[in-house]
Amino acid sequence: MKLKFGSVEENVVTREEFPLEKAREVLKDEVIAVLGYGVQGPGQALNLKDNGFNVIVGQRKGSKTWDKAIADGWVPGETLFELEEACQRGTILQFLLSDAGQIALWPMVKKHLTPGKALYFSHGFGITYKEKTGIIPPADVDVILVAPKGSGTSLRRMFVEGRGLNSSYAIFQDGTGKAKDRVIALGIGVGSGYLFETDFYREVTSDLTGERGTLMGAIQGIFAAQYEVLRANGHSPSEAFNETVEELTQSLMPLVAENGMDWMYANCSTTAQRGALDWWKPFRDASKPVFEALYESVKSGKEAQKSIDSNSKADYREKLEAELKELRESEMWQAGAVVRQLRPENN
Ligand SMILES: NC(=O)C1=CN([C@@H]2O[C@H](COP(=O)(O)OP(=O)(O)OC[C@H]3O[C@@H](n4cnc5c(N)ncnc54)[C@H](O)[C@@H]3O)[C@@H](O)[C@H]2O)C=CC1
Ligand SMILES: CC(=O)[C@](C)(O)C(=O)O
Ligand SMILES: [Mg+2]
Ligand SMILES: [Mg+2]
Repeated sequence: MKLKFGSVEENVVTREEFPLEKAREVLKDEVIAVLGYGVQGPGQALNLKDNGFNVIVGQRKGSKTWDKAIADGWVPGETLFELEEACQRGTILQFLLSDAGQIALWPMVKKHLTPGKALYFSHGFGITYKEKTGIIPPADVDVILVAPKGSGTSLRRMFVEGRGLNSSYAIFQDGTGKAKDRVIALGIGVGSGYLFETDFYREVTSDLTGERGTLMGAIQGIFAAQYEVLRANGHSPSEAFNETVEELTQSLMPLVAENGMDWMYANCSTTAQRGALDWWKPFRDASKPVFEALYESVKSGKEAQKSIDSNSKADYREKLEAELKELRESEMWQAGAVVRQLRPENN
């Protein structure tokens, strides 16, 4: 249906419009093979299974995530297979290996993309940067995308709570004439809230910007800047952490989520409202050039190249873990660990 977002009209799909029963009908003869069992793999595979679809998982035997898949109820030889066997058996191949991992596996996956099958992504990366990834699908298959706008962990948690994480959807190639029904049915099946339309290029450029920007990169940057200023001016870690992070995640962001920024403001003191209304624009103006540089870096393909280069190395996991450790061991997040322990619900 068409819905207005502000003054702009968009194409969206809701569960009322495309109920689960319809999704099941559309996909009743399909075998959905979820390839990879990292973060999105478990969320999407388990939600699809609980929603009544035929799902199998493809994962490397002997890996830690193979054991995790077994612990989650997937049965070797019945619903859990080596990647190649899953590609053989599946009619819809959900390519949920890491974006860098997809490059190495592509020649094998391609071999099993026989006419009529569908290749499904949760990111526009592999297709948009085909010069870097080599992912060029044959013409007689569907190439579709459902990109949940959040972690696979949240996708699963929200499903279990009876909620839904919003996703975008796109069709890159309609090889069978059934791509539209297939992609919407899968979007509903993985547990999306509502689905909004995009294309592979827009999905990857907005997603790379968002995760580097407000969602993950910028938020840590702004936390660190304020924390450091407070500490440099003699405030304790407890005071600095509460005033920077804990109050935001525990008290104020839930209010923003519920009813918008103005409503959160309205539930704070007039003193706070005066200051926030004065200061949000200087913060916007100071950070906007950084966001513009970030978008340029995404658009030029530089961000994609960096991600491929670093995540294709044999020791990429160890390198990432070392950098996460540095973050975890910073004073701000050490303070955070203590503050979390002290939440009454945690003891
Ligand atoms: N992490 C998330 O919640 C989100 C991820 N996505 C997209 O979903 C897709 C999957 O992402 P994640 O679940 O984060 O992936 P991930 O980084 O957790 O990796 C998934 C699986 O790929 C396997 N893998 C990596 N390299 C491999 C190789 N060379 N050979 C065989 N297996 C290999 C890993 O062992 C793991 O089981 C990506 O396209 C990503 O951009 C989209 C939205 C959110
Ligand atoms: C969770 C999500 O949507 C991200 C941040 O884009 C990702 O994990 O790539
Ligand atoms: Mg994302
Ligand atoms: Mg992403």
